[in-house]
Amino acid sequence: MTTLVVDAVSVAYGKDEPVLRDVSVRVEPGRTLAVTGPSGAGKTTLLFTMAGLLRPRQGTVSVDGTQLRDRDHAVAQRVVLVPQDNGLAAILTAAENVQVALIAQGASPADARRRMVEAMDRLGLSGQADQLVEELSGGQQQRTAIARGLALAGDVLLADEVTSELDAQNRQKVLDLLHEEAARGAAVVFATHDPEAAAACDAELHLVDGRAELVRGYSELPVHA
Ligand SMILES: Nc1ncnc2c1ncn2[C@@H]1O[C@H](COP(=O)(O)OP(=O)(O)OP(=O)(O)O)[C@@H](O)[C@H]1O
Repeated sequence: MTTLVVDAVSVAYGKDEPVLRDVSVRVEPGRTLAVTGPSGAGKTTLLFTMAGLLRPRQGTVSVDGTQLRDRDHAVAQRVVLVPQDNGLAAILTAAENVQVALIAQGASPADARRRMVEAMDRLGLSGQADQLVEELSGGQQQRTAIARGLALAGDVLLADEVTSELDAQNRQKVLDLLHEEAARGAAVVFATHDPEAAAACDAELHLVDGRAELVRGYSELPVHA
């Protein structure tokens, strides 16, 4: 059970003015947190910071009390990111994209294959496993990236607008899967423009002009046993 804590974080690109200012939030195991806000508000920036890809100018991000140093450290702490642009290798098949990530994490080829098959099935992509990513539709690519994220079975799952290319049925399936990840104990963060999806999360952090407001918190929920 892993908790990720963002404490008084300010983040800037280069010498620019900070995009995020003094943002604090707890990402709790077994819970889903929606990150909302208008385009350009800093949702991706916050998720990248949580993933160890951006170093805060001020403040800290820590996982179970250990301050994150960089992306490699975050990976070792089992922080999984499903990026907005899917981050897939176009010249590999969907299955290879998932398996390579698992093998890089230390899985045996046989285990990687088994977990890939299971994850692709959960996303309804069994028929697409052996297709090159560049031959898949935008929505199929997005679901492949989610399958890869689920297969990695992280303790923290950061999902950046992962339903933007999906039809209503697949959108609901993905939202259900994110909640299933929380149900197995992961701390789940979901950046979204979708008010309904945000409302279905346990808590919501709203970003405006670089500032964050917790519009709904976990305190209104029953405490975990
Ligand atoms: N690599 C970068 N270099 C400089 N500025 C950047 C970079 N990436 C993002 N920004 C700026 O940071 C701000 C926040 O961008 P970010 O992508 O985090 O917003 P967002 O809320 O995820 O937007 P969207 O909903 O459109 O995806 C924007 O003003 C953007 O121009």
